[in-house]
Amino acid sequence: MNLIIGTRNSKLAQWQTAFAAHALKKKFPHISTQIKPILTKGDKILDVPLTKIGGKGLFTEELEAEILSGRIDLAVHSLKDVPAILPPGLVLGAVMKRAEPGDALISPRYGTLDKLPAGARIGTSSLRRTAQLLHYRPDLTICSLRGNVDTRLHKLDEGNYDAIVLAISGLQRLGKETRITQKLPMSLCLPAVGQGALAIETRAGDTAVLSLIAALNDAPTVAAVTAERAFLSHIGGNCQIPVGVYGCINDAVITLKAVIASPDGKIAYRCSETAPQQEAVALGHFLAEKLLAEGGKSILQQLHVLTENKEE
Ligand SMILES: NCc1[nH]cc(CCC(=O)O)c1CC(=O)O
Repeated sequence: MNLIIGTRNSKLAQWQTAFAAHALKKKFPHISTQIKPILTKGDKILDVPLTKIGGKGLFTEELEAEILSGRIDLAVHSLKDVPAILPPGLVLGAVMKRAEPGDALISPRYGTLDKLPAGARIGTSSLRRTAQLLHYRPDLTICSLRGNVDTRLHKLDEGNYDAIVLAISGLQRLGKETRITQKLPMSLCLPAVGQGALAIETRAGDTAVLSLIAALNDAPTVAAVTAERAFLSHIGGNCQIPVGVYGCINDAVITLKAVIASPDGKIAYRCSETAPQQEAVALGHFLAEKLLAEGGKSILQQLHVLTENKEE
């Protein structure tokens, strides 16, 4: 059997695709894999902040069209780039064992968040990171920063920022872990839904392919990210709202932690709940409901007002 795996063009996507292909071949030495690079909208529009384009599916749409048409069999995604609801006919056939889920600070000059001088320039275009950083340090100056991981590191090295924030997992995969000067604690910055996990997307009815990739599934990771994704779909969120969430598994029990913050970081509501691994979806919905009731709802209402005004 030959599997054609589509990949975005970025180095991170290529690494992740090669990693999944390698894992498949290790389990099934008789299959062959072929990797096909595909340009996505998210890779083309690099100069506009993602928050202004409407992030949903930006990195996945083109790959999904190729899977549906049968030109490729699989796509390997960073789960955090995969929208809550997939197009009809497609499924996530596997979620691989999660890497480190958190975010890292990279500040060659100052090292840690606490050592940054007042007003320091932080590069990030993520509302989630912005809101949580400002909640901890309201004096920081948040500056837009887009591009793939290498581009962002390069812009830091050009002296445009005092620090930048990136996912630990992406840096590790690209061999850039040594650039990390502080791993941000979960108490300070909760990751994006699914951060650090790789998902493999394929056709819903393709049992031959599905039964192969099922071998790459990691049950604890699936439980954790199922709770996180249920949380986000209950909130009704995408990457345009400052929400962080992290599910961790211990002895088949999920602890789900979440935050909703105002974009300026002035208000942040945090909540945590636990439930048995089998109740991942209910846990996600329950925590979302709790967070909305505790004030999250008013933040979301204000955000919707803001978006409407912008469109006028
Ligand atoms: N936004 C792009 C993106 N998508 C996934 C990762 C990291 C890898 C992962 O989450 O598995 C990154 C880079 C980053 O946020 O620093």
